[in-house]
Amino acid sequence: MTVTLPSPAQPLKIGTRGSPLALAQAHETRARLMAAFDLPEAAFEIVVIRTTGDDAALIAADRPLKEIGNKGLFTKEIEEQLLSGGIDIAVHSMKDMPTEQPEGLALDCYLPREDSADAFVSLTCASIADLPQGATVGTSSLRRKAQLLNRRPDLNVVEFRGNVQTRLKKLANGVAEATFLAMAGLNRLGMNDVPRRAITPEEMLPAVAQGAIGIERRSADNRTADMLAALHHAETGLRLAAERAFLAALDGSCETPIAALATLAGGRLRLRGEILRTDGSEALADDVTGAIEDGPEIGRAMAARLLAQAGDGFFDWK
Ligand SMILES: NCc1[nH]cc(CCC(=O)O)c1CC(=O)O
Repeated sequence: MTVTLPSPAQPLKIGTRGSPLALAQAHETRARLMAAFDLPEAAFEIVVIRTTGDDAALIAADRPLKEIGNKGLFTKEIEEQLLSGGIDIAVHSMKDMPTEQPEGLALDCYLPREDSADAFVSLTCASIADLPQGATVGTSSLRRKAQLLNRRPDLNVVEFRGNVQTRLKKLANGVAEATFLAMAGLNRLGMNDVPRRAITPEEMLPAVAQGAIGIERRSADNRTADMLAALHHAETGLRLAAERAFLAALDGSCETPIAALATLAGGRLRLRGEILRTDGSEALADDVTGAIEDGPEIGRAMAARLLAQAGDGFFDWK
């Protein structure tokens, strides 16, 4: 090992947002780095960075986030700190990360992926199929809304934001019959008492990269490059490479009704993908299995096939 490891005198600064989930992910990253390099906690400093997205979420709690800003709402200030040296690495939910990297930054270290599934959360119903005719469901995700309306056009989807506690309170108050959260978020926060059921990929495919944590660094910083290389989980990398190539070829983001899931089994990679009209009136899906190292190629080819099938006006989300 030729790198100079961080120490209590010269700690590695880990940047993160301040939400409970973001902090849990930063702590997981620190724990993995401590274990991998046999370092004390004091060799790391967790730096909480407030982003435009956090402010907007407080100020306009009931407006869809997509109306407030576009890509990078939750990452701009963090990436600025990374570039200026205020922090050395940044911990992100890969689901929220654009497919293109800003100049000077690299995002090539992924932790082992948590459960990629969406959770169906309800105090009254066991599943989507179980929801009564015309029931109200709360979600702020365009993807989940489109998928839900595609399966159940009778449902009434309302805007739902806020942390897990806020959403559960809304359910208890009868604002909605059910909502969706990422299983990964619930698991990472240890929220095992939330009434939830993991949605299968057959019911609903998750968002691209859901459940995966990515660690960003300055491209030219060799110390963090070497350290993060030791932490990278190759299998998660292969799966995300396929999903993110699919997303990139569709020119999508976390704010578009696009879903995909890559899995590895028997030495092969299987990619399932779906694109939807925002109102859920049409969904196009594909399912391809190929060589593990061909993930990006499979993702791009799938995107091209679905784009060719989609008629005029399909991409009304743009
Ligand atoms: N867009 C918000 C977001 N980004 C990552 C997660 C959950 C954790 C993950 O998917 O890794 C969530 C919340 C949610 O969808 O419930």
